[in-house]
Amino acid sequence: PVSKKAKMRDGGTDELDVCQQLLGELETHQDAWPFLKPVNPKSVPGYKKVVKKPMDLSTIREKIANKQYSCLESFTDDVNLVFDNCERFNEDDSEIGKAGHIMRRFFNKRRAELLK
Ligand SMILES: Cc1nnc(-c2cnn(C)c2N)n1CCCn1ccnc1
Repeated sequence: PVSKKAKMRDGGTDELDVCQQLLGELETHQDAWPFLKPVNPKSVPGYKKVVKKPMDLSTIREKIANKQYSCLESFTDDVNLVFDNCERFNEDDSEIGKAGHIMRRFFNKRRAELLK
């Protein structure tokens, strides 16, 4: 019988294809600049204490390359972690805070569109 993977790849859009597509769109978004690279805790007082699980788009890119996401859900958890960390550390009306809200709304919209 055709393996699940093989059937999945022929028929529906493979979940990991959706992750790659979404990550590409996040990385190239004009408001992605705060999230492209890990926050350097040495240069940002308080960050290490406040943000327990740092995450950024380059780390997510690496995790995809290392096949560390089993499904769209685990990928989504890390993307949400980026924006949850941002909300914890930044005022909503700050430049970085505003970028986080814009990027989260964009992600949720595109994810829904790609899953239709
Ligand atoms: C993401 C993220 N959340 N907070 C920060 C940050 C870094 N420094 N300060 C004072 C913050 N509130 N970041 C990283 C933003 C990275 N960045 C800043 C300018 N260009 C990139």
